Amino acid sequence: MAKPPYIPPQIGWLYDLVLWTFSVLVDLFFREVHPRGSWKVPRRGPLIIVAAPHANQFVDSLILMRVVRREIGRRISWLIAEKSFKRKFIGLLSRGIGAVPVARAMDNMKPGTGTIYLPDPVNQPTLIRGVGTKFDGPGFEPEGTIHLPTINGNSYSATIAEIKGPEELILKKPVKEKDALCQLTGRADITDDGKFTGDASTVKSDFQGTKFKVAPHVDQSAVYKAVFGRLSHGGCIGIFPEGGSHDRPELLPLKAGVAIMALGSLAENPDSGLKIVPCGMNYFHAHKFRSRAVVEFGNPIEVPRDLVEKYKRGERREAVGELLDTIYHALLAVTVNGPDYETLMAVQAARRLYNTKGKKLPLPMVVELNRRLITGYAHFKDDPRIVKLKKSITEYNKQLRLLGLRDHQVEYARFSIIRVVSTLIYRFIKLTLLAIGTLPGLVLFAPVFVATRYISKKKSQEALAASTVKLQGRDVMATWKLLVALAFAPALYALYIVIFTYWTYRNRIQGYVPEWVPLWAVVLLGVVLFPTITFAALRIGEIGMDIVKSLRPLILSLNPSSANTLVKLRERRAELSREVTDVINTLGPEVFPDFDSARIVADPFKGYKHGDSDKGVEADHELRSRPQIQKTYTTQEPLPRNESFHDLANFGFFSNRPASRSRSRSTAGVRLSSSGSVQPMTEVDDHDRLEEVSKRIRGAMRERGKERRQRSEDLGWESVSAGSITPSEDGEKKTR
Ligand SMILES: CCCCCCCCCCCCCCCC(=O)SCCNC(=O)CCNC(=O)[C@H](O)C(C)(C)COP(=O)(O)OP(=O)(O)OC[C@H]1O[C@@H](n2cnc3c(N)ncnc32)[C@H](O)[C@@H]1OP(=O)(O)O
Ligand SMILES: O=P(O)(O)OC[C@H](O)CO
Repeated sequence: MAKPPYIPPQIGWLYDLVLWTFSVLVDLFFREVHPRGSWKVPRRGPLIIVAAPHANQFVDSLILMRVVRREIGRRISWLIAEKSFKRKFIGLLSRGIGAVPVARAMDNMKPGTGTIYLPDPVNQPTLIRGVGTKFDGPGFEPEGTIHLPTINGNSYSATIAEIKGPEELILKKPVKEKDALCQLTGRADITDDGKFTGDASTVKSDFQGTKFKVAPHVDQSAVYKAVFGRLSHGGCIGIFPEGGSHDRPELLPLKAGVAIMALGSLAENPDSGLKIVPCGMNYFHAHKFRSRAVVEFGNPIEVPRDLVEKYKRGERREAVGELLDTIYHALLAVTVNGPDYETLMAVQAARRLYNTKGKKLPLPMVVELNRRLITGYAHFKDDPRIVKLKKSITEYNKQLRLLGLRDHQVEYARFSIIRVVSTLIYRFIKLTLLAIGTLPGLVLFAPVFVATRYISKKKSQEALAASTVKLQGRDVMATWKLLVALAFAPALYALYIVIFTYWTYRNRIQGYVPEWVPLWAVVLLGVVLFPTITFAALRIGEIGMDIVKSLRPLILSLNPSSANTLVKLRERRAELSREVTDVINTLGPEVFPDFDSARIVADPFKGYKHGDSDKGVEADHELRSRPQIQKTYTTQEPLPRNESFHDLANFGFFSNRPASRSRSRSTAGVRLSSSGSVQPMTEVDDHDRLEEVSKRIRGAMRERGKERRQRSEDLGWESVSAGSITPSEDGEKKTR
């Protein structure tokens, strides 16, 4: 058995050095990383942060390290796959931040000889038979793992309980999953919940069994010991409980480690005050350069004492299972999980269609609205109205895709020909000017772009081939883009500086550089100039790209036949919008008791108007000042201390959870201090204070609105009634 790797201690300054060095990557790669709810994370005491979905291999941990260090002042001890820990560069960084390596069965899988099948799935669902297998040979042992090939995107693993002979073994748990049963019996007459519709006492007559992989048992005791040690010193453990990165639209089943760590630690030290904080990593195109993310923290979970007692009594499976279930549900509350990609897209579209007045939604609100819609969808997915609506939305999405349009661009169909032509001319001029500004930086950086694209694609294919859970391998792309840029860009820019200096040395850049300028100053100039040009190009290019994306629908509107298609599409959109709003208003209150009071977006067909953000806040305030609504407002979560003013609109009516009984009244409201910081209120029914808070919010929002409009104008965004810069479904800014 291979020796487990050394578990490095966490050294504060080294951790900060690594984080500080790599933080710049987060700023460059993402347009925005928005923390939400970090005020909920305890600043002291033993803590486990459970983060999911793990959609961005090493970038996830970097983002979270940064958010947690900045907002809460804590450092995280990550659980990292031993395979990654053994990699040169990542291993070096992991040691630097004191990560704890864990061996994963999935990284040690080897193909087994022969094939396996389940001879009697109903009466002996744990008995596995082999054909030409050597279960008594190397690699097979009790507690080892048997893994079946991935089918329909699903993978199945089972733990071995006992080896009976070269061709017979017993699993710990009965096989119940449909896909696994199909593979192990060759039968297709199996329902989704694993029941055979025909005679289940036999496998298919000519069935040869399925291929499989096997991995030996991993002894994790050193890992648990290290984790307990850090927790007992009040440390913070970070874990991606899905057990690996993936690019699926839904959470993977959680691994038991997080529950074992919490229960084991509390069994040793019941009064340590250990908390588990769920953290949702919500990306808008995780793998794309300049995309956005919302890192959302949920309420801390305290492990009930009776669960710890249960664990201590030896009822470990039950205790672990119960806690895992709680953690899973806590994660669902901070993440957006769709059953599949198509549903996710349909839900995103429904959100846009519901927000027809174009109110600018802050990013966390977009995430919240998506989450609510998915919850609603899961509840009513078999309702004929929802089935019909989903079909219509999917068709509408398809039509958009065929035309190469975004949903918000359908509005162009309203423009008169004069407006289309003048907008086009204006944007072309603007684009030309921006292109001139971007070009030098773009040319300088182009080799890095090409290399990152090529290598990240290649790496994602490799990761996909080695994985049983990845769909396209997109979860490794951002990591590789960053790693390649990290290695390549400095080398390339050093080369530029050498050329620049040599050119000066040879002929003073065709005589443009005066003789009195020393060569060292030229080197220094290069060091500052080239990265600055590139960075400027990046920022200007971002605006330019938004304009480029806006051109297609304008050009389409010039062609009479496409213009007609656009007009029809716009009518279709309006119709769909009405249908979506209708269905949401009818079914919403059934799932969300606070539906009306917690209205995130004013109903466009019901007279609440959110013309601009200021009005929006006033309307929201009006809603809140009604008695029934005030109740919701005062009993919702307190206003997060760490959220910026444009997110103030998201409290009270933004919360998706009904008032918690267990939450103390003292934290049920918020108070704005004179310095503008937000603190929990002690008296929830204090109307005056609420009024004061509302006034301040309105004032702050007005100021921010002005500021934002000014900034938009400075950046050259055109002003559209509801704010020209609005996050689209993918969180990208869009030009209307
Ligand atoms: C540009 C880039 C810049 C980068 C700059 C930053 C660079 C710096 C990098 C830092 C990077 C950090 C971030 C890395 C992120 C990862 O590397 S993610 C991958 C590694 N992490 C993980 O896997 C964590 C999640 N996994 C777990 O928690 C796993 O449980 C463990 C702890 C690894 C153990 O796994 P395992 O040995 O396979 O055991 P497992 O099957 O989970 O079962 C454990 C026990 O629970 C029981 N059990 C299982 N399921 C259940 C259940 N549902 N109910 C009850 N009991 C259960 C089992 O029966 C078993 O019982 P025993 O047989 O032991 O009695
Ligand atoms: O092999 P992956 O893609 O699950 O990545 C594991 C890494 O340690 C980061 O999660």
